[in-house]
Amino acid sequence: MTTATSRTGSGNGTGTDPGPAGEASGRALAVREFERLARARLDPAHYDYFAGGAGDEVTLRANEAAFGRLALLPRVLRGAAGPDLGVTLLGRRAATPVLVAPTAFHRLAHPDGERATARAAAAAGTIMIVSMAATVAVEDVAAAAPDAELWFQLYAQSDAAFTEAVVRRAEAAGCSALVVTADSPARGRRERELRRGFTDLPDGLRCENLRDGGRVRPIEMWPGLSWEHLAFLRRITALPIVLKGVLHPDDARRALGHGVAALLVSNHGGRQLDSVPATIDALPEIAAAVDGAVPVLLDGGIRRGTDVLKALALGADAVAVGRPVIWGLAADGERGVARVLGLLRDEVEQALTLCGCASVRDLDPGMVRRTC
Ligand SMILES: Cc1cc2nc3c(=O)[nH]c(=O)nc-3n(C[C@H](O)[C@H](O)[C@H](O)COP(=O)(O)O)c2cc1C
Ligand SMILES: CC(C)CC(=O)C(=O)O
Repeated sequence: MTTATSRTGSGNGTGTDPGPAGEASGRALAVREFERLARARLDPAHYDYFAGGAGDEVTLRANEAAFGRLALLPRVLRGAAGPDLGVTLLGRRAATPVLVAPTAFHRLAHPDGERATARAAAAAGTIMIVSMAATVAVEDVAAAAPDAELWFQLYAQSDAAFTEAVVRRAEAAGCSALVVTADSPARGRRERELRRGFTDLPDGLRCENLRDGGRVRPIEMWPGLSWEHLAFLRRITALPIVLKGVLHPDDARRALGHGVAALLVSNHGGRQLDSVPATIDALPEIAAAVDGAVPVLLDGGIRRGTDVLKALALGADAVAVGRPVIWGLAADGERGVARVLGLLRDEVEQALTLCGCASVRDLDPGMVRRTC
């Protein structure tokens, strides 16, 4: 158990005085600046937990680098005024195509943790996918942000009764979809964590969704998870199921046969199997396999509005951001997350305008070129 404590407990609170960190985050002009602000405030072991990837971090780097190899080809003279950024996903409207990906342990980044993230997501009019490994219970996240549209991310556990109990909690808290993570039959080997000896949460922080009576269960990354368990989840809940962590087009096709409501193309931010492709490179084949049958989402490496446009043009219906939200949270709590989501929103709006698009639906694969 690591005894390192976060240095984020002071100076980046949620009061009215932004303080030095608040001022710096208010001045930040780009998502990547938030990573620098967050790094300066976080315990180094915690920064490395959030930032790191598996193995040589080839996939971690590839996620961002692959966007850099794609160019946008704008259209001109379309008279497209005031782009509409809204998207409809699983029957719900989101004001922007940028969702909050599920990430664990938000209270390591800021004392308000997932409560702050949910409030910022609600203010941005977007969907927050609450991690099963959240450090605030899903009921308390929902209570902190009654207007937030929440989806719940599930690591199905080998104990079916416990898995079902967690699903019931998510339903009762008002979550409107279940995001089942499929890329984690084991935990990726993350050498930054091993070097830092980061093996557990500091005293006082727990995975609150894993409470079971008087104890908190350890989270299980379960190699036994199979398509049959997806069928089990469909039997026990009416919530739409989003399958997260799909990279192979055959799996995408198979998921359609299992009644998934949406797919999330993800490599877990490069934290699971290293050397898998960048998600933006995997997207076109998956989009072709799905062929519009269900919405396709993507996460991994999105740092700019132009990255969002490239993903939407190549077949995603929406994207999600993981680390950018953590950096905003660590830098300045709810305000920092709001600023990160706001910057991305404004960048998407400007890029759509500059591409001659009246809405995200005007993007198509012909507007993206590979440059090398
Ligand atoms: C610190 C951290 C914790 C994460 N925790 C979870 C998790 O609990 N469940 C999950 O399905 N994915 C988790 N992920 C993966 C994210 O949902 C997402 O796939 C990834 O962060 C996207 O890449 P990005 O960080 O480049 O945006 C985590 C990622 C990070 C960086
Ligand atoms: C607690 C972990 C299992 C959360 C996770 O998915 C991650 O760190 O990538």
